[in-house]
Amino acid sequence: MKIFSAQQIYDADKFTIEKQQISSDVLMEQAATKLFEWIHARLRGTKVQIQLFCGIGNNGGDGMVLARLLHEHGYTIKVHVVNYSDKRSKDFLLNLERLKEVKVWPDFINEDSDLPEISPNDIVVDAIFGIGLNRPPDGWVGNLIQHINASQAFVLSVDVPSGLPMDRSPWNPVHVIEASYVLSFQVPKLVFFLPETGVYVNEWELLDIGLDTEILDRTDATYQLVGRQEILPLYRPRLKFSHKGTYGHSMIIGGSYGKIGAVQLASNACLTTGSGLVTVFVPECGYQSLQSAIPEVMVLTDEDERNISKITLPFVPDVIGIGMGIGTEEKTAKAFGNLLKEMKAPMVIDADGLNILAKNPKMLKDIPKNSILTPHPKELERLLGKWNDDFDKLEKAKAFALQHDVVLVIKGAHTIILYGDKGFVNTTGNPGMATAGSGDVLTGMITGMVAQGYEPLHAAIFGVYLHGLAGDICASQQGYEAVKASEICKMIGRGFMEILSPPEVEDREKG
Ligand SMILES: NC(=O)C1=CN([C@@H]2O[C@H](COP(=O)(O)OP(=O)(O)OC[C@H]3O[C@@H](n4cnc5c(N)ncnc54)[C@H](OP(=O)(O)O)[C@@H]3O)[C@@H](O)[C@H]2O)[C@@H](O)CC1
Ligand SMILES: Nc1ncnc2c1ncn2[C@@H]1O[C@H](COP(=O)(O)OP(=O)(O)O)[C@@H](O)[C@H]1O
Ligand SMILES: [K+]
Repeated sequence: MKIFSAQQIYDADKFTIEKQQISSDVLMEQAATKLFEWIHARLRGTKVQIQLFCGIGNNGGDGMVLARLLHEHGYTIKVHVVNYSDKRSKDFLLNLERLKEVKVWPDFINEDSDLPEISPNDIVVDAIFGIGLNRPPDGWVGNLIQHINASQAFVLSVDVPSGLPMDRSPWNPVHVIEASYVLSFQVPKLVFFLPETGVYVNEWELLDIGLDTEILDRTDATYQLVGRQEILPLYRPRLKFSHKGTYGHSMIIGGSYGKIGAVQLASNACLTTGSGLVTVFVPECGYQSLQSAIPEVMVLTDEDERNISKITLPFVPDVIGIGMGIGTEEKTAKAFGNLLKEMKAPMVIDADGLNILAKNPKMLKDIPKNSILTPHPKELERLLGKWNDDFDKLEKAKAFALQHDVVLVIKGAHTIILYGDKGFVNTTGNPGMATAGSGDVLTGMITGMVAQGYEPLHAAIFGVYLHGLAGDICASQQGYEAVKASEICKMIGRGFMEILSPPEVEDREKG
């Protein structure tokens, strides 16, 4: 699903109004009706007090329409206009009048007003600012936002949490609504998925407000949200008359004394994801444990007992997953540097493989074509240097991926895969996966997908989605805390089956 910028949303808005020959207040009525229906379906007339805080732009206009519809259906409401500017939008004013016509008179909150009392039992509708926020809210508006956040009431944000800008991190982190739930119009917003801004969103849902499908289809979005719908077409079915050679030979290179488990996890994940053959290359000390832990995996060893020092491969694998537990010893870095120079097979580079690259940036030019890098935030920072905020991070990361012609997988709660000038935001996964070795499993999985012939970008997108899904299945069976990397690996097969079977799983794809 496409993620639109604020400008693209305004353009779609304008296009819809022109093509469908409707006036802008009709679109606002449609949007607010969807809000109303959502609330009404859940409250069914419950006698709870709903306090609506409405700005003076179109987000506030949505709030005005919603207030009227709630009032007409007998709900107990209090409407506050947050009067932060004289420049009231046309449709706000129109709907303020329509609200007065049904005899609801909002109170106006100005700089000098007392803050209204909010009970923890109230429902707050946050319609102060929408996607039009373009500068810091005034201090008093920020105070009101803090007051709402402190109320412990359920806060339902209209379109976006107020105070959250769409293209940067907030000016003041406490002057943003901490929404309990966001009902967002038509398309997801990038801020929902970034660590600095996603924290304000909690849960979100999209409402189809009827923006014209023609413009939705033809708008070229930089970022896409990846759900089951996007994954299914990428799937490459196993062929009846195939053999293990059909599905590629993967090489997993990594490990050091005390960190052989990382290779075990990655190679097991690689096999379980469907790689035809898997060979690992580890320091001598890893031989016994690997041979006994995973009988399906072939083991080659370095001449060094504890660290990788010289990588000699007796065959050319289809893909190499490298870096997990490998350490950053000088001899290891040198061996990795030589491998990069000699090897043409695409690589999936993770963990200390990335740390070695960050310390030796000259090696970057030797990364084979079609390779994939999978940094967590700290490894990414070592590669890119510091960034100002999440948006700056994405710009720097995109430039890096373009410059080195790699697929860059930025791991996190919503892993983002960057390639060329496009980004793909993953929707699966859960905090249970913040556990040792889950990244090693991911590297193995992506390696296994490349081995089977998935294009590198597709291998990364599919692998990340499947990894998160396997983690979600684990969490649904035993809770977040007990999720372990090896268990994620066990659920890869179930993950495939959920992707392929009809979607009772669609719920996992919500915020
Ligand atoms: N297609 C859709 O999705 C539809 C969207 N709709 C709704 O419209 C919403 C967007 O509405 P909007 O453009 O009027 O902007 P909104 O966020 O209400 O802000 C109001 C104005 O405030 C100003 N301003 C900015 N920052 C400020 C600050 N810190 N302190 C003070 N003032 C500040 C700035 O104006 P400026 O002063 O810069 O001229 C800005 O324009 C959207 O989120 C959705 O709810 C639906 O109605 C229908 C279809
Ligand atoms: N809070 C979270 N929500 C969803 N996924 C997460 C979360 N925390 C971590 N993950 C996922 O778990 C993996 C952790 O990778 P990494 O940090 O490299 O772990 P390790 O080095 O222990 O293997 C990544 O794929 C990341 O996306
Ligand atoms: K809002």
